[in-house]
Amino acid sequence: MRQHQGVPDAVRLLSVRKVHGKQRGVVALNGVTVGFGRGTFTAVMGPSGSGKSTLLHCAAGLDRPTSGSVLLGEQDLGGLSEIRLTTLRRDRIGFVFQAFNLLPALTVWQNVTLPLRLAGRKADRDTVTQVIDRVGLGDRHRHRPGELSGGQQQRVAIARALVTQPEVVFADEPTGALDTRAAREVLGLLREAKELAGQTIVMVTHDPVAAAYADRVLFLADGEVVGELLEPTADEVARRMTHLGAWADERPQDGPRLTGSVR
Ligand SMILES: Nc1ncnc2c1ncn2[C@@H]1O[C@H](COP(=O)(O)OP(=O)(O)OP(=O)(O)O)[C@@H](O)[C@H]1O
Repeated sequence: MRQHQGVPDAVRLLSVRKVHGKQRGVVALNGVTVGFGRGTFTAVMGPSGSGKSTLLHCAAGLDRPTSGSVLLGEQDLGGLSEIRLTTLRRDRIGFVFQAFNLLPALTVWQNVTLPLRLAGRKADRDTVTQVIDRVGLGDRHRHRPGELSGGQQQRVAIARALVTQPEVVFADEPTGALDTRAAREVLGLLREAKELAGQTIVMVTHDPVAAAYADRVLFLADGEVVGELLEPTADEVARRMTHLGAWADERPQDGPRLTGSVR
């Protein structure tokens, strides 16, 4: 576990076990202990079904572990009611999903400010403008998601995740639906959130090139953390994934999208 100079990790999982279903339960996480330091960017990788999404959902308080605990800073999520958990997620966590999850009837500005409105907070015009400018959509405030490309829509989703200035941003396959160029822009924005604002980023991905934008890659297999890589390169990540058998059953064209050096 990484804990620097008495500063607690942004998120910590302690012996987290998650069994899905009651009768013939599927063990999705089998005693995971891991910390995500403040201001770090971690990619979570592993074969299909290894527990990546379950880990993300438990860490983000979207799902409750069967046993073990999850801490956001010093707050143990275990004892919180659903209402307090919802408030905590809204105030301290940002989410980015593969499918963008924007509201089609709302403009860019309205989508980005939605978390503030839901929290009953006033949207400070300058802050919102800054966040939308930062993702490169300063001239698209009034546009609706349907008028934007996939990459632009994901950039709106990132602005929406950042507008509340959350401590942690969880991203579930944020580049899964994007082409290489749009993916690089999105990954650059996530890395910038870490570098400029000291936010903690935890991203699930299948793509070694995307993982190479992180400071650290965690490898999961069968619900357990089986390794990590610091300062990863796409080649090294792909090599480890191959050893985990991640692509063993897939055709060559489904393999890692190695698109050259990204660092
Ligand atoms: N709601 C659920 N009910 C029953 N089993 C589930 C549920 N959610 C996940 N699982 C099972 O838990 C295991 C881990 O699933 P999880 O979605 O966390 O894996 P993953 O690594 O994210 O997979 P993928 O890369 O395919 O998205 C799998 O065996 C999956 O079938």
